[in-house]
Amino acid sequence: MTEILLEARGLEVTYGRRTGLVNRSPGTRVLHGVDVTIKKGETVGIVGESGSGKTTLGRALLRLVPVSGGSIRFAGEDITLASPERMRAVRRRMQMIFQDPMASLNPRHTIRTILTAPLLLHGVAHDRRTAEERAVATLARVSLPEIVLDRYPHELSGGQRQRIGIARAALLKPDFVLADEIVSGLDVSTQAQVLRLLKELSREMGLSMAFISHDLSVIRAVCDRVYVMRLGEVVEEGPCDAIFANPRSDYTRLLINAIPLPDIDPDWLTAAPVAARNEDHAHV
Ligand SMILES: Nc1ncnc2c1ncn2[C@@H]1O[C@H](COP(=O)(O)OP(=O)(O)OP(=O)(O)O)[C@@H](O)[C@H]1O
Repeated sequence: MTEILLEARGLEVTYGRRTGLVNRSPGTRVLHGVDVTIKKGETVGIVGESGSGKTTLGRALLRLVPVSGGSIRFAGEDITLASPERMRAVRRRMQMIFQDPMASLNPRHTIRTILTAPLLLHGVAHDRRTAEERAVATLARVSLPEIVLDRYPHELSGGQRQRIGIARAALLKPDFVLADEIVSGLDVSTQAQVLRLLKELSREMGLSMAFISHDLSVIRAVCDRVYVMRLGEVVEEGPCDAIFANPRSDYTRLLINAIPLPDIDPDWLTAAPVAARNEDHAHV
């Protein structure tokens, strides 16, 4: 049986809760007892309409938003109440790729700093030279040339920026990556390249991933299993193929019918290597 990497039980998140004597507020609960299990090497999709709680769930799994109920276990450790110091160590193994790399990559830093700083910060590399060697190797792995190191985020194309987002997450050799709507700002062919790269990396590194998207064609292209969310609850969960072929809930059926599916052809993702297709270099 494949080992479980990340497990949440009865997860609750309440925004705006204040417990002060003067300024009290019960807040608004937006996650209502969610159970999620992610095995080693598995890519799990989280799908649902806008406001259903996908991002909140993803962030709660990484303890990036305060959890008001339930528990989270990561790599056998209960991290529900882990101290900030402990979480800093755990986070090296849990990385996140954001929707908008323009917002998540510091615009005043070169790609060199963006990629080497986390290696030095987490003590993965002990000196600049080692950090830079590792950054260059990771750049090559995401099919970007070394000259990108001296560029700023705004000097790259959207697809290149998202490759940097992936490189930054992969650098620290994490066990788990949360990818939140990472291709929604890209055109369809760039989306397919980025997804293919992520799929290759997850296979090579034995990564577990949670892949948040409102786009079911993206989920179908990359995920093994899917959780369907509505109003802060999981309404359906199961293997991707089964959910698409035979959705149990009306809500999932509506989501499937509402979204044009053929956008990303799953065969495209298993065709020629990304490097052979990557014409992005022309912009560098
Ligand atoms: N920081 C916050 N403070 C208060 N309420 C919030 C906060 N972040 C999200 N919410 C609310 O929590 C609910 C779930 O939001 P969340 O962003 O998790 O949904 P989502 O499914 O990811 O939506 P989208 O697809 O639009 O990004 C929404 O009702 C939202 O308004």
